[in-house]
Amino acid sequence: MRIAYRVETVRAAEQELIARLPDGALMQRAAAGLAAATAGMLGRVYGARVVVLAGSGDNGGDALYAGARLARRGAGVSAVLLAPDRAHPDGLAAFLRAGGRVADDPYDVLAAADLVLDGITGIGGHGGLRPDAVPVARAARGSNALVVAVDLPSGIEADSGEVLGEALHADATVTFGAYKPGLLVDPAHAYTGAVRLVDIGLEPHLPSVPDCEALQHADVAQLLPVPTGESDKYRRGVVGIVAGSARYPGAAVLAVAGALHGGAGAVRYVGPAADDVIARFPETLVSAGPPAKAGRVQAWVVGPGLGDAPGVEEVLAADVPVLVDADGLRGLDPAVVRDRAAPTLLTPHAGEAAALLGVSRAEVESARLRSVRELADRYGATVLLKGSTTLVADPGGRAPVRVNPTGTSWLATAGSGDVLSGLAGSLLAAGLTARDAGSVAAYLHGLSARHAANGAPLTASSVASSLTNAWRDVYA
Ligand SMILES: NC(=O)C1=CN([C@@H]2O[C@H](COP(=O)(O)OP(=O)(O)OC[C@H]3O[C@@H](n4cnc5c(N)ncnc54)[C@H](O)[C@@H]3O)[C@@H](O)[C@H]2O)[C@@H](O)CC1
Ligand SMILES: Nc1ncnc2c1ncn2[C@@H]1O[C@H](COP(=O)(O)OP(=O)(O)O)[C@@H](O)[C@H]1O
Ligand SMILES: [K+]
Repeated sequence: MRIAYRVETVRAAEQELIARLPDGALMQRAAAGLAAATAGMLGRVYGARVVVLAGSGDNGGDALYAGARLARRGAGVSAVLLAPDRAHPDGLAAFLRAGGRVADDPYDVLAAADLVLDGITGIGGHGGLRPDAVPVARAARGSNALVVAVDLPSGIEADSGEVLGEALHADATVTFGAYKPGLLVDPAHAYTGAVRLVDIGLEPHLPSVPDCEALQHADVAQLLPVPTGESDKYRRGVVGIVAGSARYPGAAVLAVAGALHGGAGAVRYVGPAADDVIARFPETLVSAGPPAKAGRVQAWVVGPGLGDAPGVEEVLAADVPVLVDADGLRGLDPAVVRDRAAPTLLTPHAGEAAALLGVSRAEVESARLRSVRELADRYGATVLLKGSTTLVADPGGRAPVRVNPTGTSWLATAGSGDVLSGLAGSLLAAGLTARDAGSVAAYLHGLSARHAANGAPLTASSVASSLTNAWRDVYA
């Protein structure tokens, strides 16, 4: 599991640790880790041209101390001080002692740099880069140098993943002590490049429950439902799919395709696209409806391609877990969802989330963490917000928000969400909690999409058929 903590928590842990260490020792740990990581990226340190962008806080201090270490190993290191009279005094002194030089002209040194250390702001920065830092950041990005963000890319919001102004796009980020939510969540995540975590001994001082977490293969492997000798198709779970319409029969087929790969023992389809479903997947149990007469299911999926067809409230009346997606989300009444005793999983994309929250799509996309938490609280349900970084939140901030680390932007194609809803519903029927079902489904779906795309456009059908490979990856 990759876990992330908000700034307040990181600072509290740092204070505890600093109290046990000699003066400045923690910053030296950070700088040593940063210098080692940077040296690895450079390959050859001797003779390399490095530029340190140093703001007025400790982030600049880290960068200056790391610059000093690189200078001692023979790199030519220049510093661009964003606020010369407020640069970290000890860091700057160490930098100058090691042979580092303060640049006369920032643009000259940036144009010739091999690598830039971005130490403008770290966890103390808010509101995007200040105007005086913007041209320097742009020159760094416009150069041929590798840009390495110190702790986090300057200008992003560490806690929320928002980018409220200009930020410096890094090729890599070296972060200290713990991941921060903004390193995992878009839009900020898009500025980080590859993220490396430097251990500075913070872990024992951090709480056991983080703010965000990202599953990895081993976590998913533990959560996947696997049949045993005692299993039969009913014990493995039956998932019911209420989807498709005369206008959108394909949504039914794709949701069923996802469900067939999700580990449930059987898939029931209820609706007008039964013939299309059977033609494609003869293993499906089909009926024309209504859902209450379809036979026993352990979880329902309702919504993909339904159009205006009614039936969502009928499904929500069932006393089993229900996943509501797509058309099922339109005008969904929070009171109806909150009153349910069984779990509910809502799976909106940003546009659907925006409609439910009464805000613009852009607002949801710029503040994904806040939006998913707010929706979960409003509906008293687990919410999976789809998009460039898919998030899964439980209501009441009970558990860390899950951030999906897999996926590809090739997934932005019609029908891929239908596959996801069927897959997540199948995992619900197999007995996973809404939070686990949503996050495991997003993980497999993203992995599968990478198989299906492999550098070229994918189709939603191919995402479904590649799910088998995604399961195998996770077990391998
Ligand atoms: N306290 C410690 O011992 C440690 C601190 N660490 C470093 O310290 C950093 C946090 O340091 P600080 O709390 O001093 O804060 P930062 O250095 O992140 O930023 C605060 C400074 O940046 C300026 N600033 C704020 N917003 C800005 C903006 N939008 N554009 C330009 N300048 C802006 C402020 O005037 C302030 O001087 C961490 O990110 C990490 O790099 C690490 O070295 C780990 C150990
Ligand atoms: N830019 C993106 N990067 C990664 N994944 C994306 C991106 N855009 C969409 N996706 C994923 O693609 C799927 C699209 O679902 P959705 O919007 O419901 O489409 P549809 O309704 O056509 O099936 C979701 O799983 C979503 O997370
Ligand atoms: K930084």
